[in-house]
Amino acid sequence: MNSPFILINFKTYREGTGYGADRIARAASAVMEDTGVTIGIAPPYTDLRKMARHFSIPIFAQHIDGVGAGGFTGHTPAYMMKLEGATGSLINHSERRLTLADIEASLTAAEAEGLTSIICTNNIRTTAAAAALGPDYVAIEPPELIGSGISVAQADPEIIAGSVKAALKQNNQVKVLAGAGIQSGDCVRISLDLGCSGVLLASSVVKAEDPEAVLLDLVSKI
Ligand SMILES: O=C(CO)COP(=O)(O)O
Repeated sequence: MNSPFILINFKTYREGTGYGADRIARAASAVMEDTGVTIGIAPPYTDLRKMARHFSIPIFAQHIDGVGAGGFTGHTPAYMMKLEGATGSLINHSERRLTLADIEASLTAAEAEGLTSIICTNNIRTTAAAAALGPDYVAIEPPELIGSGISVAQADPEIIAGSVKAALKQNNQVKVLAGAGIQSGDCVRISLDLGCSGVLLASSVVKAEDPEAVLLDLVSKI
C-alpha cells in the first residue's frame, strides 16, 4: 500500500451500509483519483463484494478468522473475504478483540491469502507485541478516544510516537497507522510527522453529511 494511507472503517454504522456505503466509497474513490492519496475502505461484509466490483480502491474486511473451509459455522475465513474481493483485513479491532492465539491465526490466514494485514492495538506495549508478529501494519487506537470526536493526534500524540518507536524496535518493516477521533488535515499531518504511514478512522467520514468534503480536508496537509 502506498503511503500515506487513509483507511475508513464503516463498522456497522447505518450510514455505512447499503446506499450509505456506496456514497462513502464514491467519495473515497473520487478523492483518491483527484489527489493520488491512497484511500481504502472497510465496509461491512454484506457490502464488500459490491464495493470490490464497483470501486478500484483498497477494500478491507473488518475482521477475519484464522480458519479455513469446512465446519466453521458463523466464521469469516480469510479465503472467503479474498473471494469477495478484499485486498486486506483489520485484525483485533478494539470492537472485535481476539486472543493472542487468534490474532496469530488470523494473521497467518491473511498471509496465506495475500491479504494486507493490519493488527489494531490499544497501547504501546500491545503495539510492540503486534509488530513482533510481522503484520504489514499495526494501528494504534486508544479505546477511550474511539468515536469520541477527540483526536488521538491532538489529545495523545505521545501514544502515537511511543507506538511508532516500539513497533520499529520490534520490526523495522512494519508500518504504523494512528486512529481514534481522526477528523482533519491537521490530525493526518501530526500522525505523519510522528512517523506514521497513515490513519485509520471511522465516524468523521462515515457520519459526515458530506464525506467528500471531510476527505478533502483530511488529505489537505499531506
Ligand atoms: O475505531 C476506529 C477506526 O477503526 C476509529 O473510530 P473513530 O474514527 O470514529 O474514532
